[in-house]
Amino acid sequence: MTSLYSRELEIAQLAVQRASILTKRVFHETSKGTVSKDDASPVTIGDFGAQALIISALKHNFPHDEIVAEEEATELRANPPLRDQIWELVRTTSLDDVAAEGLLGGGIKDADAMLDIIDQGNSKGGKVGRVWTIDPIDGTKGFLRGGQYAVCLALLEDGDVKVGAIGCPNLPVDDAAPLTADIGANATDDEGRGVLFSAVIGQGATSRPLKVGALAEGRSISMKPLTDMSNASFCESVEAGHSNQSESAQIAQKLGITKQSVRMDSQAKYGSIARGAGDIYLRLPTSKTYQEKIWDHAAGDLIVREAGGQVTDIKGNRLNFGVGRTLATNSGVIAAPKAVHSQVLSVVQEVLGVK
Ligand SMILES: Nc1ncnc2c1ncn2[C@@H]1O[C@H](COP(=O)(O)O)[C@@H](OP(=O)(O)O)[C@H]1O
Ligand SMILES: [Mg+2]
Ligand SMILES: [Mg+2]
Ligand SMILES: [Mg+2]
Repeated sequence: MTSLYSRELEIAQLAVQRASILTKRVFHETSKGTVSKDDASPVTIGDFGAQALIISALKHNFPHDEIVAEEEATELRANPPLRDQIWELVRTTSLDDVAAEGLLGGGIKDADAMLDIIDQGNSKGGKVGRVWTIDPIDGTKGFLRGGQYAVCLALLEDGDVKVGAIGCPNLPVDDAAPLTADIGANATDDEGRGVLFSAVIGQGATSRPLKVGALAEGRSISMKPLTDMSNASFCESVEAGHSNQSESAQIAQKLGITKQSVRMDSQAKYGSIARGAGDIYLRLPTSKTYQEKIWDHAAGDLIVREAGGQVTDIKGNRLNFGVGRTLATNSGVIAAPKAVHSQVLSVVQEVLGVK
């Protein structure tokens, strides 16, 4: 008997694997083709190309599902050389396994079809029906720096995360490796790196080596039991503009955490605590107006919860993925093992003055 969401999980993981190949090619082979978005954040040809490949795989398998994806093609329609650079990558990226590639429906017809596919990620989201959410490259700034980044995909059903997959090409493949954002000085090959995290609601969380063909064997992961806060390690964004680092230092001190925070880009943070490499992930608002995006959290939220963690915002509320493209009703993120989450939450609220 096949388990619930088994097909969605398989397609999601293969789609993330294929998109990850494209991002690695961009990193190793080409100039990044970086452009600035309206909010001054960067986007590269890797983000656009990965989004095209993932949406194409989803539309082939689940043509009626809605898609909320981070990027859109407007800039590319006005910039044919940029479009062609992306098309060349998309056209020549496939899984190194005929059966797996076949499951994703193979390639895209032409450059114009690719632009239309990228724009199919424009759903408004919401709390009704099946909605996939895609972050083709999460941690674009980390990607550009040669640090951590992640290819993220999740399925929401009636606003609830049911399936999540996160590809982390630069994390150690070994689940027992120490928590670090470092990928090794002058690392030129991928040896020892690349992990694919996944989860299905009610079925636990898994990690497996990130491959370029068929899926590798997975192993079940869980958060580390944390009994003594002085041994805890916590992670946060590299970017001070994404999470308040001086408040997190105060919180850590009050909790009795003695280790320096590990600063890591992307949802690699969620994956890292889910496999017990780290313990706590804090994301503390830097502005009253910024709304977190659903694609930055959906897969990570499920993977951490299925690994035995609890994920809330700074008010203690579960992340609500059913209110549109953003987490409009939430503020910040606190992810921690269930047993200590309330302790962490109360210190966060004390330091931030949250009532
Ligand atoms: N002011 C802000 N506060 C919180 N998150 C922000 C932000 N500005 C941008 N981001 C989000 O932070 C994400 C990266 O998270 P992290 O800091 O954990 O690496 C970005 O994802 P992208 O890189 O996909 O654009 C972006 O969506
Ligand atoms: Mg972005
Ligand atoms: Mg992101
Ligand atoms: Mg992104």
